[in-house]
Amino acid sequence: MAVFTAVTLDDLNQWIKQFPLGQARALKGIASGIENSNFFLTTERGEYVLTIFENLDFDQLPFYLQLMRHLARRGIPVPDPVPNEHGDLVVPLHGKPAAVVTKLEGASQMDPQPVHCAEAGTMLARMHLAAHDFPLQQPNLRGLDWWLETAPKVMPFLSPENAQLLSSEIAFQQAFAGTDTYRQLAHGPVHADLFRNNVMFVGDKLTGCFDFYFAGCDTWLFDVAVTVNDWCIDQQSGKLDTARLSALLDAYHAVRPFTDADRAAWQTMLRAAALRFWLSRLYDLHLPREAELLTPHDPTHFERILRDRVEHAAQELPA
Ligand SMILES: Nc1ncnc2c1ncn2[C@@H]1O[C@H](COP(=O)(O)OP(=O)(O)O)[C@@H](O)[C@H]1O
Ligand SMILES: N[C@@H](CCOP(=O)(O)O)C(=O)O
Repeated sequence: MAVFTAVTLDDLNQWIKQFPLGQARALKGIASGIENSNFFLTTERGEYVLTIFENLDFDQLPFYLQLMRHLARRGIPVPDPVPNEHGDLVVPLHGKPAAVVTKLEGASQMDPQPVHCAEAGTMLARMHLAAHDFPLQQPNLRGLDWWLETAPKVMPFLSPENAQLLSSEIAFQQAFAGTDTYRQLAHGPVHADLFRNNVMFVGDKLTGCFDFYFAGCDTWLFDVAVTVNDWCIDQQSGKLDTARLSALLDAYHAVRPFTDADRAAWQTMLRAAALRFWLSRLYDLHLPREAELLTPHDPTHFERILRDRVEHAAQELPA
């Protein structure tokens, strides 16, 4: 149960008055999720999601919530934060930052077919283009700097083979980050965690995506690689599935054509995306923070994916 901060309907009686939402009618804790306390909130005006942020503070949240607002205004189906009477998107609740956002319809598709991967690819490309003129800046906080800082902390827990894989992969990625190819990659605000559980469908139609709390400025190709490494694989082996991969890449390419630099960086970026989640899962498993990760995600899944991407070249990006 991922509700770390308890909230009751009574708690909301006064608090909700600052929003143009009418009275709160029902509140239900959401069991899934590993970072924040989430609730489905029914008010006189409709259905919303209330999030209490357990690990992010007031200064860090405007980037995420303003980005969601920016995207929603450009027609990207993402939760739209509701401003209070002063225009604030983040307000305190029980002393922690909290926000109310619109609720998306549908459910996640955890066994995606090519049709679902194509929908995800289209939305991802539309999102990259729509976010391009977003004025706030924040780096991907789970990027290269974080890898360099975090790897030494998890090293003591690793087997010699895994320690070797981690240090050689970080060195490889660090070298790549200094190349002209890397510098030529298109970049901007990216979701950076567009896994299947963060996207909703009604039937085969994508209805939206949420969980922007790992978003930051990074290369668009990194975001594509993160998405592919979750949507287009055999979940047991981590190997890429050709039909789903083609569907996602072709759909993305139809909206935001891949460049020569993207094509040159593709294999490396698939490895970077695998490394990012291998490392965060290792960190969360071995060095858990308080009020987090009741069920840590399995790092070996991304270790398998990383080894596969190092050993086997993926199909090329469409030209
Ligand atoms: N805007 C939304 N609309 C509908 N459901 C949502 C929305 N935001 C969150 N959820 C639900 O809450 C769950 C947990 O949200 P998530 O953002 O993944 O939490 P966490 O950040 O704690 O990992 C999701 O799996 C989804 O079912
Ligand atoms: N997608 C990441 C962890 C982030 O979890 P989320 O529930 O916030 O999407 C992983 O699988 O390691």
